[in-house]
Amino acid sequence: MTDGTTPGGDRPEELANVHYLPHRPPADPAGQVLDAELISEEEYQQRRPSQKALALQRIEAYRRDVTVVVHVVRTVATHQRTLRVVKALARNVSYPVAGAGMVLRHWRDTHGSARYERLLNDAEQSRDQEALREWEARAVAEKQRRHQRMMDWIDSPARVVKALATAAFSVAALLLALGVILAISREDISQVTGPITAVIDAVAFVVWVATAYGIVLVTGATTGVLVYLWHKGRRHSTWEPEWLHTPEQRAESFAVIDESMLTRALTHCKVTSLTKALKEGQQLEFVVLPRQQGGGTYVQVRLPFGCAASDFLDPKRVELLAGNLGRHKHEVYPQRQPKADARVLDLWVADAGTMDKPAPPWPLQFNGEFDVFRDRLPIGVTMRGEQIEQGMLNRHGLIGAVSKQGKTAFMRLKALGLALDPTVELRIADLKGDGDWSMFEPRAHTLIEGSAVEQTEATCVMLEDLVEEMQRRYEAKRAAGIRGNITRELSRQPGSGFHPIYAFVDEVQVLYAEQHPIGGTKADARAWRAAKRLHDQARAVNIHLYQATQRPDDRTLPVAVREGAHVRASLYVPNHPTAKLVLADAADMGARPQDLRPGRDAGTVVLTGEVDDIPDGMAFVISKSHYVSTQDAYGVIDRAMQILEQHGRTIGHDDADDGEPQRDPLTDIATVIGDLPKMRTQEVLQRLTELHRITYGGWELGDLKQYLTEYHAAPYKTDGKMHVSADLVHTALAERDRSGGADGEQAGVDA
Ligand SMILES: Nc1ncnc2c1ncn2[C@@H]1O[C@H](COP(=O)(O)OP(=O)(O)OP(=O)(O)O)[C@@H](O)[C@H]1O
Repeated sequence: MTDGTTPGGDRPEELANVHYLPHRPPADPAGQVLDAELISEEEYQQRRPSQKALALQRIEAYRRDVTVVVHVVRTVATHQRTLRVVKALARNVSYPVAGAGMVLRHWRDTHGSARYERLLNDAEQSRDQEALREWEARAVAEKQRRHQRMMDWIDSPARVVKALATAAFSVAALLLALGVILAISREDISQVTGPITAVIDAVAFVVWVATAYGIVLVTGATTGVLVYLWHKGRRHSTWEPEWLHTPEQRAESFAVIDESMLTRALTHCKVTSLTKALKEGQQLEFVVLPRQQGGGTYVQVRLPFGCAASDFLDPKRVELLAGNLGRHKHEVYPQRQPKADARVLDLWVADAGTMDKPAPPWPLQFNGEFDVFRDRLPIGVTMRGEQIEQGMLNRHGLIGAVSKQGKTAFMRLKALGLALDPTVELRIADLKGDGDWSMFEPRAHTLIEGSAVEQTEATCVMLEDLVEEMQRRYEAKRAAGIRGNITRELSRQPGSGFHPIYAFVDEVQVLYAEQHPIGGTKADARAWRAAKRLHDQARAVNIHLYQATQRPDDRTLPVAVREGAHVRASLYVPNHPTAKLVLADAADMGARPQDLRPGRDAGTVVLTGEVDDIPDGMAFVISKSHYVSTQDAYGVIDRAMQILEQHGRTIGHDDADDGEPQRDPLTDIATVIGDLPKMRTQEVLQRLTELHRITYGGWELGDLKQYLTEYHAAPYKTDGKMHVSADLVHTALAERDRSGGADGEQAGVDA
């Protein structure tokens, strides 16, 4: 073989390679062939590949070529760097175009008829006839002005040309005359065109310089305009397609929630009625413009006719809306505005990423006392980090969540805060008994831990005791003539019998799931009846009940008990029905604890009801609660015990069952009169009531008179008014001391 190919397909690679190698001249048979075999013509024809096989081999070679080229092109074209460069190029080319569009639009809006059309439209919409007439007149005047300007523009070039021609002709004539004079005076005919030529040269030089400057100026101005338009387009362009955005731009574009973004997001939620209304030319009306509130953006939108805010509350829509706003679904909270018509949609969107920030440490963890009458308890922060505080007086509470979401921690936080008020009495039942509440042992009046029958029964008794205490307080209140709320002064008075009591029952489902007659929902079941009575009446006499449960269903949290809670809190729950059991109506108005992330959002609470820091117009607030670990809670209770000691209080001291120290009215009367020689009976009664309302609040003039008469110190009349004599009271005291001290039986009054 002399052409370099191997017949018979022994080395098909070489056949393929032929295509790549440059054409080689046939080898010199004398010098190149080192080995060969002599074959016959017939054998040669047999071994030689057919034309068809050669064609196929060639096609295969081309196919491989194409594959390689396509692969290379695709790799280069889809490479991140190429995409970045192309996008950057496209973006930067689009900016000046977008900027020019904006400048044009701005010019048209401020100069053209569009502005008048808009104003006329507004006037028409608001049916303001006067404004309509005025804007119509102004529009007509503006049109005339524009027409006149246009005519001026058309006329002016002709006028300019005419003026220039006249000027040029006059100057030329002048110069010619000057040339003739020069030629005559110098007797040289060639001088006639001298002045004209000199002026033409001068003009040519000026034109040359002006052209050079003009080129520089035009180039500079064009660059400047392009840069300006590029900048404008980059800063404000909204038509740039999203695929052109850099990752930073994409994140930034979702950072600020504005009207255009909201309109786009709402429009793409697949709500047919809205899509139809927008196509008909109706518009979204922003009743409250987007504004920062509670760690996110709050906005109120009136939807067009035929749409309802409730269309957006469906979880699937919420998810779509959240995606359109660049948020997770637990960061977007649409709700039906409770105080407005069905078309008004309230929307709260968390700032991106704020849900992941932990709450700061609890402000009362290491310092400070608490006063239930004066203070509100810090319980957490909004998503933006603003403090949320909760008034604790005269409110019952319910907390619901599945296991391990921070239910106990949240309820315990409230109990820890209350423990820092030395007048508060705590009664606690932890029906899991895992030690989460053990630190309260020295501080609590009652601490029940465990989930056996003994503990559920003890919890039931605890609630029933509170019902008895409630009744006692009502009677004492009536006897003391107290109307309305119990004052702070009275409540904090040692031994007043009206100090605040808080009962906490953790894992309360264990109590209600207990066998009848303790648990269950039958009419005579003890636990729910006691809890219901407390819910109905106890808060007026400063007795409160907080319950936490993993299962807020009808069996393990009877309806009658569930409804009595004034403050409702839900951490993560599995679904909307469960959320509704805990949060009631708020769950239908946009509160969605079911969208919190289990575990990751432990401690994040959706609060509703009598919560002081719920923003205006909203039905709920989301809070990251402060976390005090079990270990740290011991430290807080140590501090609570010190505070108790500083105030001279002991646990159970305020328990009305311990009995009140007996008052000695004779001593008290001497005390209130003080150094005065006499005092009017009305004033003595008033001061006695101030001194100890429980004992003297019910005293009337007859009681005082009868009491003093027994000690021969009866009030007497002087200046037309009844008075008590200080001398007589002191004499009675001295007399009594001589005859054997204060006579409890006779004089002491049971407080
Ligand atoms: N406010 C919070 N911030 C951060 N993490 C928290 C917060 N509250 C609770 N957690 C975390 O959640 C865990 C579970 O808390 P907790 O025991 O209070 O849940 P629970 O709902 O009462 O659970 P269970 O019903 O099983 O007792 C805690 O150990 C803690 O890690």
